[in-house]
Amino acid sequence: MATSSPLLKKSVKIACVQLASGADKPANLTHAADKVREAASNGAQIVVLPECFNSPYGCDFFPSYAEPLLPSPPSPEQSPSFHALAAMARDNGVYLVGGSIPELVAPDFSSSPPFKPKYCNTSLTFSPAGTLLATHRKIHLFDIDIPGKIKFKESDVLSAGNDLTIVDLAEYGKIAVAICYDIRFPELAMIAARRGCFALVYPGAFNTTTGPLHWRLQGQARAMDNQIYVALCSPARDVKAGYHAYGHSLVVDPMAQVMVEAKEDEAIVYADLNSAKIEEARSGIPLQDQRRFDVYVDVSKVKP
Ligand SMILES: NC(=O)CCC(=O)C(=O)O
Repeated sequence: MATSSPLLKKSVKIACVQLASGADKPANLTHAADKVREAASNGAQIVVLPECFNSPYGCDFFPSYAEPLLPSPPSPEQSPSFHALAAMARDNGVYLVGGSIPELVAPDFSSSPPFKPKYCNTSLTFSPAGTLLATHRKIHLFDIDIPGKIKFKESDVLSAGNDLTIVDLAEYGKIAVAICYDIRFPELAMIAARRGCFALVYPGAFNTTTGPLHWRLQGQARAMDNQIYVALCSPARDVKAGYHAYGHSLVVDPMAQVMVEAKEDEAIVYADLNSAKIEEARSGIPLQDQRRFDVYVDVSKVKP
């Protein structure tokens, strides 16, 4: 087997901040900043926040909490969350996967009127210098209907993103960022892994119906199939909110073992990621040398 450079160039500590957020956006931003500081002071070099960390999660809330993000940089008045996240990364010298926030997308003025505002569920990743490294717009919108349990239709309000997001964390290597329901589509994970990512990072907000069934399983499945790390970061559960997030933020290793998992309350979970674990998984079970692209398509080659 040809030797190749490691996917993870040096060991790194990741922290998932299972944040308790409420309706007050400035308070949510301040609280997130406190928790990112806490994670960094405990040695985390990559910090992850949950989906919709600056607002309650729900279709009724997306438009009123939305901020314009692109073309960047927006002004602090237009996009307080963008600037708060940049400062959290810079002040603590960490890579920050800034959960997600509702984004107000500028209308396409080249189309015909009326120009309707468009909203996306968008994740921003910042470097330790506070520079924006990547923007991921949730590709698969959360539209489900389980009678008597949960009905949710993000597509009533949100538009989907169209791009896979791979972020180069210079000294460590590459990660993929996707949001919550995106995890149910293994193609994304497969493509990212085959393009050299050492971890898949999903800010998410599963619910109390599908969470107990699928949250951990999805994390383990993506890790097992791709033999890399997976981190899932949820909001803390708030039983007074309209949407009850499952919680249980976790990190899974390349052999699909759960390294650490929160309960439902606010918490920060930490995991040390190293290259040896990826190599051990891949040399013991060498899937990468056994794929049969003469029988089926290599999805990582399909779209640039
Ligand atoms: N916010 C989401 O995308 C929720 C996804 C979810 O709960 C699921 O079951 O999938």
